[in-house]
Amino acid sequence: MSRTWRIVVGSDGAGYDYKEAIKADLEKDSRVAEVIDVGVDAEDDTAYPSIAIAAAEKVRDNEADRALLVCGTGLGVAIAANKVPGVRAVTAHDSYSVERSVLSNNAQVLTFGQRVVGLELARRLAREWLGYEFDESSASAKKVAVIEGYESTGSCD
Ligand SMILES: O=C(CO)[C@H](O)COP(=O)(O)O
Repeated sequence: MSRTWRIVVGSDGAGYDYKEAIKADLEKDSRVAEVIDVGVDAEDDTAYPSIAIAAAEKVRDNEADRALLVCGTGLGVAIAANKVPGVRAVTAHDSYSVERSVLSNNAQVLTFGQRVVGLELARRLAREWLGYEFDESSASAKKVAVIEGYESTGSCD
């Protein structure tokens, strides 16, 4: 059996509808062991940085394997999530980038822009995303290690 994922989902108000739709898909997917929703709720106007950082902290703390975040563009939630040490977040609205975000970059966080990408494409991309797993023995691992090294030492050497 392929591995299963614990996934945290989150959005601001501008990404709420997609977050709810993708959350429902994830909850039905046999590759998903757990879905943790960090908000927002329907009437909640919490801004995107707080939600994205709360989600990324769950990845950092190993309470979740991955996060899927949605805002208007996908950009703000990615920027905010990337501020949490150890977290690599990308905005990707095409199939190839979603694949490479995992296989090249070992990104744990995928973000979508509800105002940018169609819902059915976003749902398809989320399904595809679950099928990828980073290979620690791949050539890409050394490159990701440079990022991690810079984060911990402040140097690329
Ligand atoms: O897309 C967003 C941030 O990247 C967010 O949903 C809207 O932010 P705003 O343009 O600052 O309202």
